Amino acid sequence: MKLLFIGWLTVGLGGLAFSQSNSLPGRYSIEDVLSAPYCTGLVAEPQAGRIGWVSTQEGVRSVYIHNGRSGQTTKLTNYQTDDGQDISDLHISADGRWLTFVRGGAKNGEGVSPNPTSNPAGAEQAVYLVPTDGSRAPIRVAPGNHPAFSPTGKRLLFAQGGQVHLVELAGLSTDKPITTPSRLFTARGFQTDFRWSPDGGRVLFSSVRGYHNFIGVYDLSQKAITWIAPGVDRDQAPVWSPDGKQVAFIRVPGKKHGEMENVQGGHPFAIWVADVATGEGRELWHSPADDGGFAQDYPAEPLRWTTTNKLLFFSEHEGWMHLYALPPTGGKLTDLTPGAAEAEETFVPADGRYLYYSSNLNDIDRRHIWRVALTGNEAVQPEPLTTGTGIETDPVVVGDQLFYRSASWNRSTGIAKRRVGDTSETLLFPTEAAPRFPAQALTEPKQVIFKAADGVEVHAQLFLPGSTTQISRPALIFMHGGPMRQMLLGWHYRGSYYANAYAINQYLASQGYVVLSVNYRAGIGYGRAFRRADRQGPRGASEYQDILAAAKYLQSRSDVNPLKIGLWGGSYGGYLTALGLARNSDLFACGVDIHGVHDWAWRGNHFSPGGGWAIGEAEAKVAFESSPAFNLDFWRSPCLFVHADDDRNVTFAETVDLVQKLRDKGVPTEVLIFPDDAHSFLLHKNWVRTYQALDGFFRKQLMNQPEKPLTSEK
Ligand SMILES: CSCC[C@H](NC=O)C(=O)N[C@@H](CO)C(=O)O
Repeated sequence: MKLLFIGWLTVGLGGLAFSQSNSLPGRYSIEDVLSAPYCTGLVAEPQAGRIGWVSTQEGVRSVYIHNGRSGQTTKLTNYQTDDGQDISDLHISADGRWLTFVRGGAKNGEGVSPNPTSNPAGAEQAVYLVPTDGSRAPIRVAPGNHPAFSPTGKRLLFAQGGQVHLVELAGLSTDKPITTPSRLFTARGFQTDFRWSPDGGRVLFSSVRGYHNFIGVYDLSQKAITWIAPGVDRDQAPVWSPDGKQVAFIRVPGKKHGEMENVQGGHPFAIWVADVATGEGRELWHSPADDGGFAQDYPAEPLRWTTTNKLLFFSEHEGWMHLYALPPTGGKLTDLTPGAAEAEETFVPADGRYLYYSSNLNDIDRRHIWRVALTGNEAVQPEPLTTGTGIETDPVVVGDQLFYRSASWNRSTGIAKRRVGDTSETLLFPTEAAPRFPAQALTEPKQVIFKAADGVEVHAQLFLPGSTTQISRPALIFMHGGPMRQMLLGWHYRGSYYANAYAINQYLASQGYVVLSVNYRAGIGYGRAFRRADRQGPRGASEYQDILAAAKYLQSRSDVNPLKIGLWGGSYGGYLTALGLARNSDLFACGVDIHGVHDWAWRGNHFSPGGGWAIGEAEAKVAFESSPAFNLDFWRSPCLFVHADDDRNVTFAETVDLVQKLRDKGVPTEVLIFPDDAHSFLLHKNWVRTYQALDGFFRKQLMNQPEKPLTSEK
């Protein structure tokens, strides 16, 4: 099966504005604005001159590969339906002949993968291999995840049940292109973070063992494991030195009795190097304070050892997420990404001469691509490679071409390229706009900044209806989830969850609402202090001040009817929606709460120890008082609740409990429930159903209009 695209669109600064004949301003549907392909998972194999990505369009997920030398783009899969099976973790072999990917969702604690279509046969997560010439359909290797090609591309490792497995790749022409998978070795604990040695003879891995992690090296010829500087810590993110004689890793203190994960907290961390032959290690650098945690969890590659012999790692010890360079012998630490901004995705070509990274430097509510030189002693001077009103992330370099994920305020995330240093981009994929996508009917969001009652500065994006008549309109406040997220002045880059949310805020503006998307404290993009704001969430809901300030901003606008302000959001945004209706039904006329948290104290006892926010006995009282469940006596405004019952991030019981209690109190509630789908809905049709229900609910509550009939399910 081969589907070749040869062609692209060249655009100037500011991103591409697809021309559309069939969209009049403000007249498009939810399905229309969600109809564009959305690209994720961009990977490169520069040695082979190839890049790969996943395109998801109306729930149909496809894998593509582009040959930078021939200019040919090939579709490698032929999945045809909105099947709810995610595709992730793409890798291309060094010889460019194979691409591997993972299909399906990870197993939960009960060993069950998400099965959003309620397939009676169940669902799985499996590793696939596909030849990059498109000569045959993907080969299912085995159940598992975390695939990793050997340096020659002739072997593939993957994880199954926390153990390391191996397949040998034969020639493409043979009728048996891969061997039967076999377990490479057995070790106690849960093995992860696999890394082949440069010579392909050894495998570096992390062995997760509860209170502690070890770093191990498995030697394929000796069939033996060497443990690296075993201690009482949680060693992680191991990487090889270019010569394969040393490894580096991040050391985080081991767990104490009763210690619980706290996504909003931090912990100290250190950078270690060790000799593989002896397993002896030493500390090169340690953080001044609790600067770790998010710096290891959020970046895709928290630690690197470049071929120019520099260790690169993320840290927030100077108040922002920056990438630092450290000699492997210790010594001077260099901030590679200076400025009041966050560094996010990074790429270092094999020659190790430059760091390419995405950041909101000098444009705090967008993302652009930057680079800095890694060689020589010149002062670090970030060089902007992309600018303007687009959103560019995930840089990879093949030859002299920079490839990246590119979006704008009226274009969903595609794959673009430009010669390094050029000011115009070439949109590689998609090569044409989705027929129903209403690019010309969208509104460019405006940056709005206001202050909360305690003086904290809050950024927001304002979506105004097309009509310029200044009438008293209903308004909606959108709150993202996480909460370690940031909505931007353009299509969101972090998965369908936020790309859809951005699209729906566009749609709601087209329906006549004034829409304000609020980047409340506890989010990212504005420095560590903002993200780790005091008394947030279960410790006092300090971020709620930002939602009140957003309401105050909207009330100050002459085009907003202050009696018709609604709330909506998912997950942490669902929590804040429910909190607003519970505490201030006088301010907020209604809300749509998509899988929100409603009782922090309950979550602390019933969802992973401490609820992910380290909610213990000592926090129980303030956690409950920071929850919507605490203020039910004051809740009056109607609310639509949406939740899928195989939610592994926010327990479905949170909605069951709250809706039952609100019904007991006569509060108007509506529910839309998806059996067997997960937290971030895996089925596109469930997102469409959610937004149709949201549209109808707000139409009824804020515009006194009847709900539109739902479109028939596909
Ligand atoms: C205690 S609230 C949990 C919120 C949830 N976090 C992790 O799963 C969440 O907001 N998840 C998504 C949004 O779906 C996210 O952006 O992390």
